[in-house]
Amino acid sequence: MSSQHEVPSYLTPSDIGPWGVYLEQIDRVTPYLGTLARWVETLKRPKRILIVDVPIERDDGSIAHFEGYRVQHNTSRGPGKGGVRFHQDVTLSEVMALSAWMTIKNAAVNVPYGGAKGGIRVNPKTLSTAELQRITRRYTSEINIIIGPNKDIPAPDVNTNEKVMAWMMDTFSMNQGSTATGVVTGKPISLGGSLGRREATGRGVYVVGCEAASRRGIDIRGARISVQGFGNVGGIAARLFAEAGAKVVAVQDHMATVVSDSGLDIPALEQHVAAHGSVAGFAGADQVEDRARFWETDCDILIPAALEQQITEANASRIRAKIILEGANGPTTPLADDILHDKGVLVVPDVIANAGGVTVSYFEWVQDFSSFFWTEDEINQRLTRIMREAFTAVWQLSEEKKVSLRTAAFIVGCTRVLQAREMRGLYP
Ligand SMILES: NC(=O)C1=CN([C@@H]2O[C@H](COP(=O)(O)OP(=O)(O)OC[C@H]3O[C@@H](n4cnc5c(N)ncnc54)[C@H](O)[C@@H]3O)[C@@H](O)[C@H]2O)C=CC1
Ligand SMILES: O=C(O)CCC(=O)C(=O)O
Repeated sequence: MSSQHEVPSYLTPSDIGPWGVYLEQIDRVTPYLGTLARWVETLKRPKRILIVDVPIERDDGSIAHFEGYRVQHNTSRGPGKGGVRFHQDVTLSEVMALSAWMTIKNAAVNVPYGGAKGGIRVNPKTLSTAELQRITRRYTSEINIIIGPNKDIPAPDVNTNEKVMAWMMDTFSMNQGSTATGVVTGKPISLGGSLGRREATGRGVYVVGCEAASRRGIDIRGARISVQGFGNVGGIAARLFAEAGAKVVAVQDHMATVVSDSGLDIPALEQHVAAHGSVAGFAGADQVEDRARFWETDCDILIPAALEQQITEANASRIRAKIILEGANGPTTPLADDILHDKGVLVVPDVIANAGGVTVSYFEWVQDFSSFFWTEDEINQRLTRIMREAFTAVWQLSEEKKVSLRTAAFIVGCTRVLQAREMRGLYP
């Protein structure tokens, strides 16, 4: 990948990683952008990158330093918007790619945001709650200057949650001297959070999954589902599919793979994960030692809902699913995309499949501004409508142009962003 794309001077060629995947996706969509293609370089360069040192005092009195990032990829259509990830493998390339996918996603579902993402290179499982709070607050202070309800609005991502958002909101508010609930979304309900936000990404995956299944003649009742990642996104998606009568036959997380041909008991698995931090050791299933075999599961729908670049040319040909719903951001590499396309597997891309989270984040932000809160039914109905409409528009475009759903979603997203860019102009 690195040889085909210009590597920014602040990335080493070996570190281009997910950013290289994103650049390849932009190259693939460029021929469909017509005259807007003259603006496409805008999408290949993040608008603003902030790298911060995050020092904290550990509980034992020692001082530890961590690397933190906030990347604002594009703000042509509105303030930056996107989650914050705490993970030991976070890199600048990864945060750049995640921020860019937010730009495309927010435009594809037409919420009035640009794209941004943040992260800290830390394994939060090695921190105490007090240390986690200190690192969150210090990181927020360091990026304080570029975030805000009208500038850039963080939200949860891998290993961050309502509690982390509450600390971020409080730190930002302390620094500016007044409470600003709209600076982050995914907050606790009692602090201006929205009903339905916690479940929103998984619910969106479920809604587009039903749309895709009906177009492929698959009945959700009895459909076989496998899920990688049993956190916020994968766990909720699994629960909703199971409630609709599907059989979740395999789940893989960072520690283990559990399978059951008759379908896993999802509420019991959720309880097990809440108690033990992983699906490992779940009594109601068989455990598969060889992790790579997860990709060979006999299933109708596969939901990668963990990290990037999980489906590669090494495993794509072994996938037996008819539909892939990308709950995770960037789970499929471009070469794997080609293999899946040749096999006739329908891939519903991340920028549509997992857009339910940011859609309800948008609802949360609107509710915070008006200090008037909607019912859960209202949220879920609006979410379902937006997800269905976005999926249908992308589906129709893909049929019309004879392109993959990913290319169609990128055509919709890039067109909206570049039209805004062009209308705003470059002067002075
Ligand atoms: N939380 C949200 O609202 C949204 C999240 N996403 C994306 O969904 C994905 C998952 O995010 P969340 O569910 O929020 O994170 P989470 O932290 O709640 O859960 C992550 C899950 O992935 C598993 N995992 C981690 N490393 C793994 C590995 N190497 N192999 C298999 N499983 C692994 C973990 O064990 C855990 O079950 C990420 O790609 C994220 O960017 C996308 C849209 C919104
Ligand atoms: O809710 C949000 O603002 C962003 C969620 C997110 O990080 C994502 O869609 O990848």
